[in-house]
Amino acid sequence: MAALEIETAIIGAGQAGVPLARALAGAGRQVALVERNHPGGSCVNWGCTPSKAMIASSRLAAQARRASEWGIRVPRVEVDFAAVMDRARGMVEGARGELEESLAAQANLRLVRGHARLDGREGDGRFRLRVGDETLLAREVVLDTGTRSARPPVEGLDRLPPERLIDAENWIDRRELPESVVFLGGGTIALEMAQAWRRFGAAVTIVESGPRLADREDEEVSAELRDALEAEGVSVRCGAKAGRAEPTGGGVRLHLGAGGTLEATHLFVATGRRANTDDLGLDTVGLEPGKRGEIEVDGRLRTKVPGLFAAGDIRGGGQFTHTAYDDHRVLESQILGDGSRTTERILPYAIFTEPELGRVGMTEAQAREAGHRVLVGRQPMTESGKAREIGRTRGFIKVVAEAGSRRVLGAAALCESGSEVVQLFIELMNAGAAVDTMLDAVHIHPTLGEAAKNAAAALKDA
Ligand SMILES: Cc1cc2nc3c(=O)[nH]c(=O)nc-3n(C[C@H](O)[C@H](O)[C@H](O)COP(=O)(O)OP(=O)(O)OC[C@H]3O[C@@H](n4cnc5c(N)ncnc54)[C@H](O)[C@@H]3O)c2cc1C
Ligand SMILES: NC(=O)c1ccc[n+]([C@@H]2O[C@H](COP(=O)([O-])OP(=O)(O)OC[C@H]3O[C@@H](n4cnc5c(N)ncnc54)[C@H](O)[C@@H]3O)[C@@H](O)[C@H]2O)c1
Repeated sequence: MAALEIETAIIGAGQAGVPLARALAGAGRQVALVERNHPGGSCVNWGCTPSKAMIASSRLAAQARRASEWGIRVPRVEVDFAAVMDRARGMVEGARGELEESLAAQANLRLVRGHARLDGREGDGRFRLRVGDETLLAREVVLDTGTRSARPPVEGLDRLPPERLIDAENWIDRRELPESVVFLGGGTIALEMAQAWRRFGAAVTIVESGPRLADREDEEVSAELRDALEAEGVSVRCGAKAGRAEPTGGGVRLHLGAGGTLEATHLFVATGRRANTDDLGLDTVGLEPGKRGEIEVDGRLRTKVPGLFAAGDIRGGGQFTHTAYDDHRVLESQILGDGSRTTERILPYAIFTEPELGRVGMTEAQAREAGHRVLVGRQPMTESGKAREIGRTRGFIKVVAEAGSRRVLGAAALCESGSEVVQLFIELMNAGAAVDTMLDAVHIHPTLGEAAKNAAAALKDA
């Protein structure tokens, strides 16, 4: 079979690969986008899209149970988990279908199905790629191969019956709610999933080896998240090290050393991610990934091999859809533009629990570590008129600013719609504006935005 000769090959139709392929092909370059599974990557197929759809169902169940607080009688709340999951999977199929159609309609773009591996270089420097029995020759290659659930070194984990072991990739196939689940790991995936499954009726325990949940956050944020989960009946064990796992008649037993044992029908492993770079033929072009499979890049997403770029979750740093998507703009600037756009950017993210955590920039602890003299402002949601009116008074909004310039260094909106509320601070930070811009603005009443402004108004030496 003759080799497919193109200008750019992109491995992985994920959140960086798809928009980059469209942009390059739209500008007239010949592009091959190689995908071994469904286009859309983790976000569309088992990550953001279905998890947020499922979480929406769990929020409704939780609110319906509290309906009398709003003066509404809901005599009985029943969860049809199979229908919840059908709804989530329906959204995946819809998004996937739209994506496949738009890729097929794109001129200059060829979607190649299969697992791609690098296989050295031609005499003229072009990269050789193998996909099944097809060979591709490309001047430049972008790796966007994403991540998978990392397996922690817990003895016996690999010998558990596969149907008892859940992770961020296979949860989407479930039709039945597990009776009881132990989540190994107390990070983003566990927090979001544990709250949702508890709300559907599962007995849930989170086992976190570190001292607290979401340990990249300020301690008060971790503590409030823990309180919120425990108030709904999620059991939390921090500082607990799982040494061994074994099957039981009805599920799984986890040995926590001095912490005793835990039993559940299922174990959900959410202890971080590992980059999909181990079967990519990187050695054939002289590249070696890091300990978690990550690929080292500079601010222009260039690896140390000229012509070879890496984007999305595999490049280390924030592992989010919006950062992967922004990577495509960095690469578009490198490949088609003047190269001025880089990964020097202000990083926002959210944890979609209830209350939601919207975050941008540094935590208070990080700002102090970085040597800033900080001002801190807080607004408890119990003092927000809007939060009281809508019955969502858990949490707080916290702003960290630099003394003197009064520029925002970071913010945490742990409140209803925290991922939306924090956008106010994202814009301020990107504009390089002092918080006084916000204080001078007229905000709409009654809104949660007013609470953000009140947090900024409360800034003081801390
Ligand atoms: C449960 C869950 C919930 C999440 N929720 C959110 C959220 O709410 N918000 C958010 O911002 N982020 C969320 N994320 C993270 C988000 O999904 C990722 O950060 C994002 O998808 C990363 O995009 P990417 O392009 O790096 O990789 P991916 O989207 O994973 O795409 C990589 C693609 O490469 C393909 N591939 C890999 N190796 C090869 C190969 N050798 N040949 C061909 N194809 C290959 C894979 O099949 C995959 O399609 C979530 C993740 C999970 C697991
Ligand atoms: N809302 C979102 O944007 C969203 C949602 C889901 C996932 N994601 C992305 O997916 C990534 C992965 O999420 P994650 O939750 O798997 O990882 P994580 O890194 O957020 O959390 C993993 C946790 O597991 C703990 N841990 C590690 N080994 C352990 C062990 N043996 N026993 C007990 N605890 C252990 C760690 O201390 C850590 O707290 C996140 O970094 C995030 O970027 C994002």
